[in-house]
Amino acid sequence: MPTLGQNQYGKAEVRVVRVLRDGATHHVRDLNVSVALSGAMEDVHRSGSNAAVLTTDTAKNTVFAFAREHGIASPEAFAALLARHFVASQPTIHRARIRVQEYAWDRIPTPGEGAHSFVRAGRETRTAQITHDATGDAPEWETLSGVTGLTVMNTTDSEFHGYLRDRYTTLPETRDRILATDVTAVWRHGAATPPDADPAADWDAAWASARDHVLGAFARTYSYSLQQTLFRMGSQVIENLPGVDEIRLSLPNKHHFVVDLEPFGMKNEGPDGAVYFAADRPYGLIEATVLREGAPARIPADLTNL
Ligand SMILES: O=c1[nH]c(=O)c2[nH]c(=O)[nH]c2[nH]1
Repeated sequence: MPTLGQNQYGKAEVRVVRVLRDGATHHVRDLNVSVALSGAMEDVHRSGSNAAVLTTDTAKNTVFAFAREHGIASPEAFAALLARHFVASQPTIHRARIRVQEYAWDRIPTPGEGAHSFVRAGRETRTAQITHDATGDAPEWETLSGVTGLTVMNTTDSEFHGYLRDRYTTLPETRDRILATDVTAVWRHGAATPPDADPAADWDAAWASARDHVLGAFARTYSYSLQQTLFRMGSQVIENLPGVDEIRLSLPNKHHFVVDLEPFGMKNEGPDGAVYFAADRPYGLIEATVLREGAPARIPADLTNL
């Protein structure tokens, strides 16, 4: 008889917006929450008995009810609260993985009027994934934070040369190029304590600090490859955030090619700059994990769904 392998179920992409009113000043948290539950689910797959199943509809309702009742202190703390609830409240549920994407809103300045107008801040998305596992087969808590869609560019201080050559190599060496990428990064917090345990822990500040170090390393590294820049970005986070044990970065190399303007009698490039063609595909894809010495590597190689 076939056996049932890894399985999980839940509600994906629950879009919840929490508005907190502080008089005329409003605060918003805009999340996309995905719940994945696992446990004693043999029967529902084999016999059609739903007795062990907390419905995905209930999972969705719980997200909304928790946002109302507990508020959203941070993506990490909110996800931990949900994960703890699903595992603690249902004997058939042994593991909960909560993924959160947060969309940032900036205030539209309206001096002297109410502070309730916002503009979406770019394409950047904050991410978090909390896994609470009561099976004993995995760490009881795992906390990942991250960012996607963080688009950055250096218009100089990037060279690329000295690489392998074979009969198919045509790439010209460059001593000065544009280096641009859309950063996807996921970092793992080493602490065994869940993010909702300490109300004083500032997860927003920790996230902002990691982001700042990623950006600072990108801007300050004189780069001989995107690989070298990636390692500096990861190292800065590991060196400056003592709670972070591991970070994985996925960096598309958004190629910018100097346009050949010779046919028009123009010299493109010089001390006054140049015109580039921004190619959208194909792109180089540079990915690596940077670890604190001795820390285990737990972040999956493929970050696309995190
Ligand atoms: O920073 C780079 N790393 C590479 O591995 C690579 N390969 C390539 O064609 N261009 C680049 N740039």
